[in-house]
Amino acid sequence: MTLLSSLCSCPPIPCSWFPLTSNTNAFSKNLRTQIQSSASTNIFTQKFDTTLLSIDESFYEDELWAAARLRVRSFHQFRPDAFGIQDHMRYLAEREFEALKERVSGKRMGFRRVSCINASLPLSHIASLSDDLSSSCKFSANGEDRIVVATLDLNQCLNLPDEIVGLKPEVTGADITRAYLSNVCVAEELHRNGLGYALLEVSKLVAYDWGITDLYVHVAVDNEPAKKLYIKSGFVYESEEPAWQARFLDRPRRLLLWSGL
Ligand SMILES: CC(=O)SCCNC(=O)CCNC(=O)[C@H](O)C(C)(C)COP(=O)(O)OP(=O)(O)OC[C@H]1O[C@@H](n2cnc3c(N)ncnc32)[C@H](O)[C@@H]1OP(=O)(O)O
Repeated sequence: MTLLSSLCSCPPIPCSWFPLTSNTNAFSKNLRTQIQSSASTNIFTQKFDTTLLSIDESFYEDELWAAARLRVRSFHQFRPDAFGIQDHMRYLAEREFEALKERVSGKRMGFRRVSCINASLPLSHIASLSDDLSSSCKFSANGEDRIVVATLDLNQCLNLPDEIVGLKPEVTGADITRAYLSNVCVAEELHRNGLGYALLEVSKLVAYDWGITDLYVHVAVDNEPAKKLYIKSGFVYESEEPAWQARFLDRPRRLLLWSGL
């Protein structure tokens, strides 16, 4: 309901959601229905199209590229007139793409399963909004040009490298029912339209479907928009990075937020 009220002044965004994962059997039969009904009741007027994809097919690499480019756009600040900026952005996107492909294909040590969850819109919905977004985050699916407008990773693992470790649930056996969200971002042109909320909601459904009981997210102490988004989405404070560690890693200090599923 909060979602509906936050969107009253904005046109509904009819997105599609594409969880990309290493294992096409990673999602239960009910998941598609759950995502569709949660989306249509809470946020969007049109039905979602949810596709459960295998990364083995090179076809989907196009969408991972688009997600990688959206992440570079969202997590780095560039001066458009800086020398060599296009080359630098391409280099960062290539690095993110290779790392993302490795994670979702299940090759990364210590990760039980990783899914890249994207929201996308048809190119025709975005073209008039931003040339840069249209050209940098475009991919083709079933003969249609689409734009990745929001993305994140859902990581089923005990901990993420260089990050504070969640304490729940206590690990008693081989089962990992803990997961972390990472690389959460929404295209700047579409901020404050409820896409962040929707992305977290879909991620919770996928995590629940995997049997995750405890979902975590790390957020920089000075990232007010993201902190508010997580807290309004039901995450609560669990712990924080010591100042010395943040200094050592040369980055803003992180908070660790938890949500039970
Ligand atoms: C684990 C990690 O990855 S942490 C990194 C998080 N990502 C980033 O910092 C990347 C850059 N930022 C973004 O991509 C976006 O700003 C996000 C993902 C944080 C939010 O996405 P949006 O689609 O704009 O969020 P959405 O519209 O769903 O808003 C949800 C709530 O977040 C909060 N919020 C979002 N943006 C802002 C803002 N600029 N200022 C204050 N609060 C904000 C609000 O509380 C909002 O709810 P309300 O509108 O009911 O008050």
